[in-house]
Amino acid sequence: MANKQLKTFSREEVAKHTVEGDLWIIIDAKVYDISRFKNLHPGGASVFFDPEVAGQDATEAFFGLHRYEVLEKPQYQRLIIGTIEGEESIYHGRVAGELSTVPYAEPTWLTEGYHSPYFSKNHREFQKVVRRFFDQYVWEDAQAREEDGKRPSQAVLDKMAEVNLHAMRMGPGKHLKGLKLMDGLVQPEEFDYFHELIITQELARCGARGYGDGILGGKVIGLPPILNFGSDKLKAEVIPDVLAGKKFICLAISEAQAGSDVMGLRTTAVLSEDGKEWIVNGNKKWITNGTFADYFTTGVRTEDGLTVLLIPRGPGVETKQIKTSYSTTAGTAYITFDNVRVPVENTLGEVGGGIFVILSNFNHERWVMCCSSARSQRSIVEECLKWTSQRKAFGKPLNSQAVIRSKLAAMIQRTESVQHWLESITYQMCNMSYKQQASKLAGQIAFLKSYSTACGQETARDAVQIFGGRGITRTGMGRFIEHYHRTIAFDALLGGAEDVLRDLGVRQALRGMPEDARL
Ligand code: HEM
Repeated sequence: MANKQLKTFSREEVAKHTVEGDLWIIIDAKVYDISRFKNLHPGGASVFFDPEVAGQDATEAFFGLHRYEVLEKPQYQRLIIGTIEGEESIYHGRVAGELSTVPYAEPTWLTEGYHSPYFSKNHREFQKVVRRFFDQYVWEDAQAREEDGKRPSQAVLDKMAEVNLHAMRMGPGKHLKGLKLMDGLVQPEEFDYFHELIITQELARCGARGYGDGILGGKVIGLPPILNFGSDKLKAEVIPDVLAGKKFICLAISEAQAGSDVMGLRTTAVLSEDGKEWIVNGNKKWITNGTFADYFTTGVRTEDGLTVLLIPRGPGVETKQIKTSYSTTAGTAYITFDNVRVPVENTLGEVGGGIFVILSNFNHERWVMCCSSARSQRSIVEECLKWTSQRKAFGKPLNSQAVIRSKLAAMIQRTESVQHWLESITYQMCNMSYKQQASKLAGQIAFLKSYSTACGQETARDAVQIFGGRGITRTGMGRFIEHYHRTIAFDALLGGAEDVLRDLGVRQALRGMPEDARL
């Protein structure tokens, strides 16, 4: 509703409307007639008859209890009957497409007045466009699907495909050749890991963890084995449809009986008598996008060891939903293979060489998770800074308490350290071949991922303490905190549990210990 169509009132005038059937309040210089709404108010009618609320300015009381987005809902916009003369509204919620001005709500490189050695002009333009894109086309679907648990809307996947976002989420490489990226904003050969970091972090900013995985998260980990080890025929058959968001693929490694212990997998593949097909039997568990996947990049046990096969959905493949603590929009599945026949041409890499196929992708996968984890915890910092500024207790904002400030300090330190280490590793990735990355960065990435998620878990716990009951409530003020606290465990498990990754980092370091070094 445009302000000019609204009447203006003096505060004295508003103060006359304080009774049943004639009740007004002021919020942020706008006058609300809540005479009828009061009986529908989720917080009850009685709050409006408080002498400090009825006919008064209830702005402070309102923002201590509601998110700004409540005021943006059309059914509540209709309650506005006018504005206070000579006053302007000053508050705003999330501004779509824009950078936040809350301290530490954006990484340093996006904060006014700061500099970065890593991000070019092109990265900066790219970030603007990608943020606008996610805010315009993805944000609402992310919130709605996270809630109803349905798979991400095809319209969103199609929109992402139009600007080749699915392809860009696979990182730099040959798969981008000839594609128009973000309407030509970045040339395929210029696209680097910082562009990819931007995409992953903007997606994480939607604050919908299950959806983040649902929106072709399986492809980010399940497609590289096809890109790197598939035959030309297989590539032609699978890659275009997956990158167009028309088909889903997932990575099926972990099983009910084996998780981190990849060599302990029990799903078997035996050659048919004519040697033309594999016959696959077994199960897979916690497979992201599995419930709606068309293809399964699957680790199986063959006579010669571990082998990776691309199994299309077909007879003998069954997928069931697993209800985890995040949304079923991620399509997390329990999969059974019952005498599934797979052409031998669908073997990825060498028979018995599956471990190389799987390991070749782990670094990139974990690095993507670091990007996402760094950004999600930053959003929590923003939520906490806003909440502790607008919520009052004992007559003062929460942030006037030293214990609260101490928690905020720790959160900010953790978030900043994670992002800065991430940017440094990303720079190394941009300047190393894939092989160099594998030998030089596997340990660093493993360390960063376990450090980042450990930071995230502490931040989640601190945020709940700061938000109190609202931090464990799925709606209202603390909804993002509740969501983060409930889903942080995913970041800490997927791609390797924290202890496993720490150990990997140390073992990598020990391998480089010089034999002649002595204290
Ligand atoms: C136009 C004005 C208002 C609208 C449209 C409104 C709307 C709502 C809505 C939608 C909720 C559900 C929780 C949420 O989604 O955040 C809610 C809860 C609540 N509201 Fe309001 N409200 C208004 C003004 C007020 C005022 C002025 C007060 C108190 C002074 C108040 C007190 C409460 C309380 C106590 C709750 C429950 C909060 C909780 O469960 O934590 N509301 N309101």
